[in-house]
Amino acid sequence: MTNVIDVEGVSKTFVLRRRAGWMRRERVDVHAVADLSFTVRAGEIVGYLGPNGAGKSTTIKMLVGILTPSGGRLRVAGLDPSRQRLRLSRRIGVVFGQRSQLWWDLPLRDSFELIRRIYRIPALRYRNNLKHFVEMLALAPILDTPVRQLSLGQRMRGNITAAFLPDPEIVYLDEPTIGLDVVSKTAVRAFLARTNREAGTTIVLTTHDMTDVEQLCRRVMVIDHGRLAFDGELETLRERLGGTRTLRVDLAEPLPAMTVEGARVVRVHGARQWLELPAGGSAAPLVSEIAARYPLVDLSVGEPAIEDVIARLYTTDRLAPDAP
Ligand SMILES: Nc1ncnc2c1ncn2[C@@H]1O[C@H](COP(=O)(O)OP(=O)(O)OP(=O)(O)O)[C@@H](O)[C@H]1O
Repeated sequence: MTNVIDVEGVSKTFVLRRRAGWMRRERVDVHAVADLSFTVRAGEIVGYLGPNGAGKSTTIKMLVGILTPSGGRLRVAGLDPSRQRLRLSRRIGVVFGQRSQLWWDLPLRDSFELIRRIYRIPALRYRNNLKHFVEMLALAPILDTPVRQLSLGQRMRGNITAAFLPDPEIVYLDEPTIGLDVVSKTAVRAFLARTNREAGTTIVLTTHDMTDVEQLCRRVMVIDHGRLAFDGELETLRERLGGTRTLRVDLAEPLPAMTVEGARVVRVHGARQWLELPAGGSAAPLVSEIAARYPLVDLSVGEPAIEDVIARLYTTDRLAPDAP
């Protein structure tokens, strides 16, 4: 598959002038993004994660063409975003917090109609897309409501529809589920997964919601202090940083703590015992050993929560030495 995003040694430095005493100002360089390199292939969904101020928005703004990099090379859909921003804008969709493509005073339906004209979406395609999106995002009851009267979740669903209506090749979404109720969150995630699968839309998602990440992104990139701290499969991240997994074992009768290789019992309650084992690698040998030596009735393996994994990544630099 071809790369739709190509980022090579890109940096962005903001120069600030700060007052330093009476009549004097000093120059402060903020390295928002430093020597960033990655590629995204057509049809991928990538989670772009990082703590506040890590450089996520700055990266996306450069990919969209709103900001010009201070150094490095950037290609999106074969174009140079800051130089060919207008041409690029026809091929990408953006769902970004404050920026909305919807007209505040118009009903949703009219905003969509205007987008159809601006993007010159062929009538049949527009009708099909709209029908599909209205269904998946449950927009029917609010199509005739002015945007200003919509709730946060309704407006987000409207924004997402607006971004996807022209069938863009790439869509950037910034916190698409923040502040939404459970029903809206589920609808938004299902919509993104399905559109990616069926239309092959490339999706770059920044979010602090780990359920978004777990349900949508096989690949995650983690940025910290403007640098890529991790780029790979979510599972790899979990294995490297996950610490421990828990194995819950139900035996036929209460027994003293089991002794098995590669794990240790951390709790015993009646016939149930909990073992802790390293997150990476297979639990199969351990399970066979238990089954062979103890009256095993049932067991379940608990994976480390991805929240914990990412939190550890932000608070330690354990990945730094062998980050790609
Ligand atoms: N226009 C600007 N002028 C000066 N500094 C800026 C500007 N925009 C961003 N920065 C700084 O660059 C760094 C990266 O900011 P950025 O907004 O990209 O982070 P972020 O990862 O998107 O954070 P958040 O999760 O809070 O949205 C921060 O230190 C921020 O203060």
